[in-house]
Amino acid sequence: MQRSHLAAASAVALLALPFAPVPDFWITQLNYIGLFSLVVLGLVLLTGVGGLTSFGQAAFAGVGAYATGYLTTVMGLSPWLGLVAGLAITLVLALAIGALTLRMSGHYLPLATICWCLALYYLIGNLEALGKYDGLLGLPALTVGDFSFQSERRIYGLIWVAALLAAVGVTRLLDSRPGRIMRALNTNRGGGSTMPEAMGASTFRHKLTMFVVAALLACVSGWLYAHMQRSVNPSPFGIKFGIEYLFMAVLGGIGTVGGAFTGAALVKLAEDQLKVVLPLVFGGSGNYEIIVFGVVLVLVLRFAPEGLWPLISRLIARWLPARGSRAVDEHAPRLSARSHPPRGAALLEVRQIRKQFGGLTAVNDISFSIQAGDIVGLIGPNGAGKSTTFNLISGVLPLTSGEVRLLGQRVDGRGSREIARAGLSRTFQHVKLVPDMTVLENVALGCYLRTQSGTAAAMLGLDRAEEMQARAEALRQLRRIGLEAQAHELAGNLALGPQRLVEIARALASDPSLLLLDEPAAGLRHKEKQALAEVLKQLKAEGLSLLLVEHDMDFVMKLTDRIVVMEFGRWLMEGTPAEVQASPAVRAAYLGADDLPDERRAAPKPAGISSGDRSMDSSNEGQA
Ligand SMILES: Nc1ncnc2c1ncn2[C@@H]1O[C@H](COP(=O)(O)OP(=O)(O)OP(=O)(O)O)[C@@H](O)[C@H]1O
Repeated sequence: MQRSHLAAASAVALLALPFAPVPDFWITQLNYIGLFSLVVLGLVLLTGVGGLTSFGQAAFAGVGAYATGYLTTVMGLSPWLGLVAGLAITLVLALAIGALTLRMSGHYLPLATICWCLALYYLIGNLEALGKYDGLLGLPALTVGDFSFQSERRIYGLIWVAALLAAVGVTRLLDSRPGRIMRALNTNRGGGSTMPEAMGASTFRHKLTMFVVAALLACVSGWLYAHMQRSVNPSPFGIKFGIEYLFMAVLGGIGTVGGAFTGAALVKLAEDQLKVVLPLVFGGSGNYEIIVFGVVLVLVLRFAPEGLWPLISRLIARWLPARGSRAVDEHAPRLSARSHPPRGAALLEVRQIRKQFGGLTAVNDISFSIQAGDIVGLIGPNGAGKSTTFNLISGVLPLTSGEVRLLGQRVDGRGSREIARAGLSRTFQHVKLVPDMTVLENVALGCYLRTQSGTAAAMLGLDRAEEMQARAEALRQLRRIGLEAQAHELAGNLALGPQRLVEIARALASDPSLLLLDEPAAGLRHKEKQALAEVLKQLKAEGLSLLLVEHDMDFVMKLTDRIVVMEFGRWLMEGTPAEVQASPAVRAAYLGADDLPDERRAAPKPAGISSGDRSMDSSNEGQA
């Protein structure tokens, strides 16, 4: 038996429960747990995966409940129309609120979610048409044909089908094209927007999608709640519940689907017990359970910050094997490839590019070009402006002036997403892999622009054929760089050398016309550098065009056809490795020289560069 079988058996047992002679109280409790889980699943996606903290999910549940409440009691319409209306209003609201708040960072977003949760609560509590704080009474039971879900045992099936379908949908989403981007966004786990944008994905769009999906799940929960209670009032949709949902997610395991159910169950069951026990202990009535929850939350954050589900999951893993890594069908049809320019054709033209940071000119009218099939190195001492030039070409920074053309097309002024679309792919000086994704999944991220499936297709499982193609492509690229054997390992478990190779495979998966490598040898040990050099030599032999920013001279000298040297933001020279090596100006730039002008001699020698480690003399190979 595997874990997936256990999950399926648990789901069947759960759905069969109302047919067993269990007490009604159990059913009531499980109904609430199912309803809470629906909301918390949204938080798993939004907060756990995407790193976007929201205290406002209860308000979206309120929209679902009040939309159906108003349409069914005041207008006499069907509850199913109430669901459609609720989803439509939630969609519009989530798009509007998300567009306004999701560009905020740090503590501003959680504060904004508190604000709109409070605003919505007081709005529904003050509207005459919605019954003010008394709410609306007499909602009809849900019906399908002649079958009515009027009893708690009956609506139980509906609630749990919705919760389990949502769990399947979110699980599928996380294992898909948009899901990989969403998992790469979480700044709390070292992610961010730079890498996904460089892969061609709109990070804002993915954040908005997570926000909308989470809001729609909360809306469905509110709709079911309203027809279970047959009445609605504002109290379950206020900020207290917004905080409680977040508490459930954190307690259960905020980044995991299992955590949503664990957290919802624990909080609901504990709350009921504490409501009975605590007044006996403290005497008199009161909301003492809130105090206990506060203490428990602090303890969980201190001693099990990932929540309880990962602990439970590890226990289960002891006696049940984990799900095997999904097989990769290598015979899946290949993803579409772009047509690359013939060897020698103009590929990249950099004309007089300049970047000023206030009074500092970091890049001062630099020009150079790359033809298809060229391997060009960009070198210079620390602070010469190499990384800034790299960022100007790849669209991470806007130019102050100048022009960049890729395949004849002007790309300056465009963001890195559009430049990636035009055929440029890159790696990062500080490796940007998603550590809790497998090596294969990380490389599949690079296929983003070559695939199309969106969120709905992923949640419905309609993207599987394309996923197979993306995975097969990722495996091919891993084989190309010699890391096929590590395909199913977690990327975070690899050493720096293989991680840099995985970044190259990810960039190759986008089928680029030009590959930009940002200090690929930085921090690598001798053997890792050799392995990297072998891979780059092979790519060079395959005719790939490369621009390499690198400190390690030996590495650059042996790989490149031409080298552009920068110093103090200016173009110093361009030539073959031999010409650069022989140039006194370059030697002076790196090592200092007796005949340097006074102001240059006065400048501190760039850190880490000495004749012993970053020498221009290639006989020092392996010392760097
Ligand atoms: N965002 C920024 N704001 C202000 N100054 C910056 C910024 N980025 C870079 N600089 C400055 O621009 C100059 C060039 O920096 P850059 O990082 O491009 O050099 P580099 O050649 O890549 O150096 P290194 O080899 O140390 O990475 C430096 O003086 C740096 O301090």
